[in-house]
Amino acid sequence: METIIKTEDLSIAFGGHWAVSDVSIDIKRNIFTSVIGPNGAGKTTFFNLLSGQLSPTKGRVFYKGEDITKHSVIQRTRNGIGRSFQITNVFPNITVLENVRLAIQSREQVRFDLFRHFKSYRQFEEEAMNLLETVLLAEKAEIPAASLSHGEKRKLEIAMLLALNTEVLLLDEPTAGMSLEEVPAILNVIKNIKEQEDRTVVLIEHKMDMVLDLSDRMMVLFNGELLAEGTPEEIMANETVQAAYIGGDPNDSTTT
Ligand SMILES: Nc1ncnc2c1ncn2[C@@H]1O[C@H](COP(=O)(O)OP(=O)(O)OP(=O)(O)O)[C@@H](O)[C@H]1O
Repeated sequence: METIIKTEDLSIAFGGHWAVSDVSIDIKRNIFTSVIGPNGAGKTTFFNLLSGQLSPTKGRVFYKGEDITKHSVIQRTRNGIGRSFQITNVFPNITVLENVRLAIQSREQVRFDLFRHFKSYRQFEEEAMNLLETVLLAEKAEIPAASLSHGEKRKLEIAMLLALNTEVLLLDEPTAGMSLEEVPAILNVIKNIKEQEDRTVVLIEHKMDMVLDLSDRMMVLFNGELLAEGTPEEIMANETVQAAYIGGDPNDSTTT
């Protein structure tokens, strides 16, 4: 199995506190990998190091064998690593469709000019509409993004991330802040993405039932360190993980 992202002793300290500490991991191509761990374990910081939002204090990040530790966010996105954030990040005053079209244009690096690029404009709109269908948001295409519910904004954000056409998708808690009724739709969207060829999804998620349903591999962070890595069965059976992380009420699938 081909490694798509590799980290070597990846570490970052904030004022003497190691938020991510010596994490060495191989993330395999087309293998759905989840990152779990309690609040403050370093999951989002780990994503920030993969996507280039943060530079490590020490250690390295490789993408398809190339050392990308010093690459910017933009370089990494162009090369194939896209990410979503825990906080929704859409343009509120334009329509849902326009949000996705802008993401497509940013991929294509087109400065939009209605007359010169009319053909591209139509193609982008069509592609944007298809993406909205993928995330089950097509019927909201013409309304301003500000009018969407929180769950719908997260779906829009996934469509915008898909529009970037990156091979790797880092999804940071796509269900954060959602009502229970909104979760199954997002789960279906993520399942659809998982089925697509040449898409490697890495997911941060607290909802254990969702993680177990989706994941081929799981990595557990605890106090910034990689506590365990393996299949969901291996992780659930791992006593160190149970002691450090799962603990609590075993019937509570949302335990963090
Ligand atoms: N920019 C920063 N400056 C200082 N400390 C930070 C910064 N970013 C993160 N931290 C600290 O690093 C640790 C890891 O935070 P991080 O957000 O990565 O955890 P997490 O596992 O994603 O948590 P959650 O599940 O709550 O989102 C925390 O102690 C946090 O306070």
